[in-house]
Amino acid sequence: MTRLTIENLSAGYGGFAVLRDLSLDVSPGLTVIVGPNGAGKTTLLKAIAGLIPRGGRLLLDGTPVAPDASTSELVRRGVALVAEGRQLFPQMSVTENLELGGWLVPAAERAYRLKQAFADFPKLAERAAQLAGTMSGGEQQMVAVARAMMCAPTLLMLDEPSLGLAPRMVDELLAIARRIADAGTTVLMVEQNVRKALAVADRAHVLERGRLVAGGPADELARSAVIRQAYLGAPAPVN
Ligand SMILES: Nc1ncnc2c1ncn2[C@@H]1O[C@H](COP(=O)(O)OP(=O)(O)OP(=O)(O)O)[C@@H](O)[C@H]1O
Repeated sequence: MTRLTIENLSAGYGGFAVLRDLSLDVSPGLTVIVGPNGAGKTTLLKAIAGLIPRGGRLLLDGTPVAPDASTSELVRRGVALVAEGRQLFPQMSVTENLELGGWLVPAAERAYRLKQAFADFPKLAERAAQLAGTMSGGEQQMVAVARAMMCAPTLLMLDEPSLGLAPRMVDELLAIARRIADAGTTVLMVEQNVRKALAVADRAHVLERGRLVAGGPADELARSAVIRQAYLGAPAPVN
């Protein structure tokens, strides 16, 4: 039940600052970040995962993460990211892709986790030998999530898991995120599908132009006028 504390985070690309002075407490459970295109949602996840340089402080369960911690150090500390675009190895089987997710753990432990992954994702067990590149978008996203779970993360970050998927697969992927959170891994998810994301999340935050502009229990946000107008297509109230 890991808690991530983000204090005064800044991050960007070269001299271009995307996030400035962002502070956020990510509690156990399922937290979703929503916001318009270009707001900095992906940048936030990348900065936490150590994929781009960052300023400010990150603490996992109160213990600071070194400012220059590499991605593999973060993986060792239990942080995993499923990036947008899945980044599977298309010419490798489902099993091989999953095994690569467990690269940090000894072989015996890896075999155990693979068994566990197939128990958690029965659909993938049926397709263990299939080449990842021949699967549907939703199935590939499932492989990407299962692969991230092979490192037994305590904090799982998902960047737009439902991107480009058919509605039924969106529901399935969001249900998987919910299940993972319920099983004790803290989940931080960026999602464009605001209505469905708010329906499964515990908490939600709105990121606009690099700043958090609203946040709270997901069901409360789903009812708020700001969210309903900006993200859920509700008509603006008549004055
Ligand atoms: N590799 C990069 N180099 C330079 N600028 C970048 C890079 N990646 C993103 N940006 C810029 O950083 C800003 C934030 O982008 P980011 O991808 O974090 O937004 P986002 O909220 O995830 O949006 P989307 O929903 O479109 O993915 C944008 O202005 C984008 O153009």
